[in-house]
Amino acid sequence: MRIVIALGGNAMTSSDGSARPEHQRDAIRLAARPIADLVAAGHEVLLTHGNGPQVGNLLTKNELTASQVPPVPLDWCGAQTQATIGMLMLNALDAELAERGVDRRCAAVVSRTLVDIDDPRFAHPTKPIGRYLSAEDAQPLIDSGQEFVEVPGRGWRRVVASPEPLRCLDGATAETLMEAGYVVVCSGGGGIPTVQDLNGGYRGVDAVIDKDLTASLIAQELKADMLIIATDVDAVVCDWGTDYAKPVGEVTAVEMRSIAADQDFAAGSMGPKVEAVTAFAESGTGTGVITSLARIGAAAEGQIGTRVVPA
Ligand SMILES: Nc1ncnc2c1ncn2[C@@H]1O[C@H](COP(=O)(O)OP(=O)(O)O)[C@@H](O)[C@H]1O
Ligand SMILES: NC(=O)OP(=O)(O)O
Repeated sequence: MRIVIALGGNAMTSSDGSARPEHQRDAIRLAARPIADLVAAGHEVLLTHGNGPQVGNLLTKNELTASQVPPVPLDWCGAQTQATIGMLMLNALDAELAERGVDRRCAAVVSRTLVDIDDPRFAHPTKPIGRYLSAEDAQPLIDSGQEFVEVPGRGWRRVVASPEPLRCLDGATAETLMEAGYVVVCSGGGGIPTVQDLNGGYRGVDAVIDKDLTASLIAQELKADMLIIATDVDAVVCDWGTDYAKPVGEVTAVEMRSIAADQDFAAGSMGPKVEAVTAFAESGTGTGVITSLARIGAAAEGQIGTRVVPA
């Protein structure tokens, strides 16, 4: 099978979101294990990943050092996270594949995602990035003009614009590498947000794209058999956090739309994941799955997770 796997921040950093290098290295090494198992089982795998904690940290570092080093824009920060996380993933995947005696090369593609400069989402920041702050620590930053949201139970987080991903500009490169036998890391952090100018050229813009939505797009573009969104829960849960909580198993895309209309899944966390797998199933190429990282092997075999199948 051709499988696109999106790794969430929960699979790549510590739970406090601080994104210390040693935590990222350890978490990515753990994440590489079930992925290497899928590759060893003969599946064609394209991996993508989030970058919220990392891109937020880079942006803050830029701002703190602006008087000494010229700050770089947010799209540059996004590109930097693709390189750093891509490097960690290549090291981790190479090691896990070697342990299994699998002779496959891995490659990470610096990848851009086309967005529309007139997308209204530029005017209404929704994408949480960086560390969780206390209300006290967030207030001076809010006073200085930054936008924050409160994430219930975890604290305050900066939000930036998050336009809709329209096309993976480097998807063809990723596909060529996959067809040549590579395990490919692509469209990290949702891809570097890029617009097309009137003269036909491309340029990056200040935003962070939701990686689950881009994962759905690339899975559709590559006609994947399966899109797996790997996070830290085994399934989507209806009536989350209540006495009536109930996991969603296998449903059609039509059924998932109806459940989502009823449940109002959280923006910035479960909402985009549900949208991503449903849109993928609606495209008719394969099944969209949401499950925990540890369960992706069972998910690929159709045994577990929230599975959204074409109607
Ligand atoms: N209805 C729901 N079902 C399951 N998990 C939910 C639901 N609503 C919110 N969540 C939360 O969403 C989290 C996963 O989203 P998020 O933290 O954004 O993932 P990631 O960083 O792995 O991409 C889970 O840890 C869970 O706490
Ligand atoms: N870009 C993005 O969606 O990152 P996270 O998954 O880390 O929020």
